[in-house]
Amino acid sequence: MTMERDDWQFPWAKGWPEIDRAGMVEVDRRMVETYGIALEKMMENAGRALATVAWRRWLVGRDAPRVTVLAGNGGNGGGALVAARRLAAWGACVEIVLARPATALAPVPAGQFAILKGMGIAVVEDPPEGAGLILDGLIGYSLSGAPIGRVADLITWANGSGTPILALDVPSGFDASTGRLAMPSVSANATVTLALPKRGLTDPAVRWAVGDLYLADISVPPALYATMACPIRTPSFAGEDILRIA
Ligand SMILES: NC(=O)C1=CN([C@@H]2O[C@H](COP(=O)(O)OP(=O)(O)OC[C@H]3O[C@@H](n4cnc5c(N)ncnc54)[C@H](O)[C@@H]3O)[C@@H](O)[C@H]2O)[C@H](O)CC1
Ligand SMILES: [K+]
Repeated sequence: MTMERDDWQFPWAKGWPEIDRAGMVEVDRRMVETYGIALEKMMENAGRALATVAWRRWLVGRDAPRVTVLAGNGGNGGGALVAARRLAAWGACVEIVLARPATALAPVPAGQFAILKGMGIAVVEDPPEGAGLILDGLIGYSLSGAPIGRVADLITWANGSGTPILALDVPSGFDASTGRLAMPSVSANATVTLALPKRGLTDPAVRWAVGDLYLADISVPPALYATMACPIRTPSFAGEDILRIA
């Protein structure tokens, strides 16, 4: 039986604009090309924020809590692998389940995975029963069509596990361009979205799948948003790394 803490003290944040997949791809590209903020840096911030919410809401005060980390082969999986590293260092017993063979990991997530292997963190083929929390890092804003294959199987397994699920960026199966949920989609207890809420995430109609929504700062310069193809004006994180926004 999972006891859940929900004593998040950060202020309710209002007025954050939404961003769709194309906008976020532009942000990612310009972070690297214009500002030299490498993907590894963004991913580290993303994974640390995910681990922080996981720890503060579900794991704090427990002795060696078990966490299952579902990781896809892209950037979303990479962020979840960073969170796995942080949680393991904080005392969690972490088990990684990859959606595809390790050889299919994109280069930066592959680097994260290599670090975990070096730390001796368990990688299992079948998702284990009895964890206290599941991290959903299967698919982020690059969903293409309804989830299929092992990704779909892992989503279905997680939803039926009875274990709380914390999603990274979007619940896997949520389309960040249309704001719609595919079949199957992760039904999360909470989601940590990055930089700006992806389009549709704050819609009350998808709240049952998104859960409580947190926004994590990955240090996007305001000038980047202001000079995008469709400029965005953003309020400030004002000293907080993570805000609860819905
Ligand atoms: N600035 C940021 O917001 C940052 C975001 N990060 C994270 O990266 C993801 C986006 O990463 P990307 O590599 O583009 O792809 P995904 O991880 O979303 O998905 C990759 C993977 O998913 C598989 N896939 C897609 N559709 C399906 C499907 N229908 N069925 C099965 N499998 C599917 C496919 O194999 C793709 O290759 C973003 O959301 C953030 O979480 C960065 O970490 C930091 C900067
Ligand atoms: K996800």
